[in-house]
Amino acid sequence: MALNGKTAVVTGAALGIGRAITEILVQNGAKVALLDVNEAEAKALKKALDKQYGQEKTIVIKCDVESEEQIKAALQKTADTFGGIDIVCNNAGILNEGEWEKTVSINVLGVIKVTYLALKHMNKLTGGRGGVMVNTASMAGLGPFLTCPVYSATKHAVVGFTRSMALASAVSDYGIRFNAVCPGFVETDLKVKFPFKLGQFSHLSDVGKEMVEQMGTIQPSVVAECVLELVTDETKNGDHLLVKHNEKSYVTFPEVL
Ligand SMILES: NC(=O)C1=CN([C@@H]2O[C@H](COP(=O)(O)OP(=O)(O)OC[C@H]3O[C@@H](n4cnc5c(N)ncnc54)[C@H](O)[C@@H]3O)[C@@H](O)[C@H]2O)C=CC1
Ligand SMILES: CCCCCC(=O)/C=C/C=C\C/C=C\C/C=C\CCCC(=O)O
Repeated sequence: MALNGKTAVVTGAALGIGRAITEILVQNGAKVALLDVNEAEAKALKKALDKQYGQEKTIVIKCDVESEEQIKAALQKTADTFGGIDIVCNNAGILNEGEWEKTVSINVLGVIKVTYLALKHMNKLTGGRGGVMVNTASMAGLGPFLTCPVYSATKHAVVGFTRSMALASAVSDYGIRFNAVCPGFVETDLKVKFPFKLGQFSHLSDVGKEMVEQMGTIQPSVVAECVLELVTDETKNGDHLLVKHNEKSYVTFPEVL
């Protein structure tokens, strides 16, 4: 799938992994709607991209993925501005074991809300052009992350949702592929704030630090390259790309169903 002439929506686009995803999509020719609660940082990113690629390549839309109303309006504005939606990157996410209900709300309900509302624009059966959605899960969605049980549960949910949507879409002929990226520790604000977001598990903070020392870290741009692969490779549907320090591999799941 070539990105020239395609339109993408990236949630949590202002910082970290979302910022890198936005940059790589624009570099490769897509027009991108930057959705984020942090409008100031999103605007700063747009300004930088405007200089290199021109103002018409991006729009910033303040959008909280907890709000169906805001998501609906953001997707409509994207479609009206760019003439449709081809790519959705469900990337917005938090790690906060103290505010674990909010973590579930953003990481799970946010992904589901954006997906279902974007389907209405993209589904070939309802007049859309088809396309691809790539969700930012985590290595913590493939196995336990003892310092953050709720965060890990939300990422397992994203993996299960992505795999199931991929099958539902293929069987229903929606013309939309669903994939996920599962990174280890990435150098972003989320990682920096980690020791202060552990709630009742703050006594395990050093375990997280030791894991980082053993496993190493990943730059956001490396994760973005993996997202680009999942967007452009049309053979990928229901696929999960595990990204480790200096290594990436597609996940093989046990055949239970
Ligand atoms: N940093 C890491 O080590 C890893 C992060 N991830 C996942 O990657 C995704 C991005 O995380 P990072 O870039 O590390 O975090 P970050 O904290 O650097 O950036 C997150 C972005 O999402 C935005 N955001 C937060 N809540 C939002 C909401 N309700 N609606 C819209 N935007 C919202 C923030 O304003 C920010 O721009 C998350 O889903 C995270 O779980 C996955 C694996 C590893
Ligand atoms: C094996 C599970 C990988 C999970 C990756 C993920 O989704 C989120 C990771 C979040 C935080 C990173 C964990 C520990 C960080 C440890 C120390 C941070 C010190 C602050 C700093 O300077 O970076």
